[in-house]
Amino acid sequence: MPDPNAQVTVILNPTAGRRRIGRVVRFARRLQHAGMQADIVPTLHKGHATDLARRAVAERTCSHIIAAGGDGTVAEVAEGMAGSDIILGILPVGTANVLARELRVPFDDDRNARMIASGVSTIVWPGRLRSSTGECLFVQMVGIGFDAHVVHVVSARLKKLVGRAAYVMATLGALWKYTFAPITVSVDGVPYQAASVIVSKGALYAGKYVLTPRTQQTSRKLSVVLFGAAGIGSSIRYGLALLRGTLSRQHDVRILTAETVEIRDPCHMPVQSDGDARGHTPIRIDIPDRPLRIAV
Ligand SMILES: Nc1ncnc2c1ncn2[C@@H]1O[C@H](COP(=O)(O)OP(=O)(O)OP(=O)(O)O)[C@@H](O)[C@H]1O
Repeated sequence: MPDPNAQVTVILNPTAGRRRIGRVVRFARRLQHAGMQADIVPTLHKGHATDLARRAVAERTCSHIIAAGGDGTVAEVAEGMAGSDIILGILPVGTANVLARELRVPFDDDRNARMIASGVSTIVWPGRLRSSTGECLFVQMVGIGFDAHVVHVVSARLKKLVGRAAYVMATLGALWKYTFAPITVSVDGVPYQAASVIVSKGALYAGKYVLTPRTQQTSRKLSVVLFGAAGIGSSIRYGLALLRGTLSRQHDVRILTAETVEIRDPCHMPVQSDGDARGHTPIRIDIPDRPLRIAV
């Protein structure tokens, strides 16, 4: 049963996805119909969702904090909620919304509001990334090399206009321009070589595409996907295999399970987490001390 005094803070990234602010307002009304008091607080700049979530946790007035945005917004809200028992809800109004798909958060807002009001939640372990831009949590994945280069160069304007197609266009451009360099990856202390690397908490990538056969969201583990080959031909082959769900069966793709991943060499490789640029290598990835509670 919903608590009649339940307060919900909805942290809205007004720049996420195609800016469907009306949908967020209707969602807040649905939460109210379901018996919860919902306040919408829009972010004003990058990183603001973390400050807003931290403030909502410190005030201890709400039972849930809802991240209304994509994976980047969920990660920023998670950062501000670190160590709290408040439940994190997701309103998937971003571009790819990979974590919401992974956890099967309803994309039907009515069902989502009722599910949040019912108070159900599950434990999810995020990952922690240290890179040249500092330390942050991630909820889905970190990319080093080719896919991070695409995230660094994708046009924000095009993303607003055409959504995920902007990444396809940026990838096609990057195929000709990106210079591959061999990456040395330390996976729980054991060195491996790869042309590109994705470290993932989830099984999905770029929406609904299967990156690894196994999700690690409810465990304190990371999946480490090592792409062995460099160059245009191999990148196209990996892309097609991702679309077909056969990436893990490629002869030169290796998937490991780990608790820590470090990349020191080479320096200055591009890094992304949850679809946002995060500077460059060297990096260290591990699991923080406390999990999140996410409404599902
Ligand atoms: N008010 C704001 N102005 C500019 N940038 C913002 C603002 N609020 C948040 N951001 C930034 O917007 C970026 C993108 O957000 P988010 O990832 O949620 O949306 P998306 O990229 O559309 O979705 P997805 O990650 O699911 O593809 C994040 O890096 C976040 O820091």
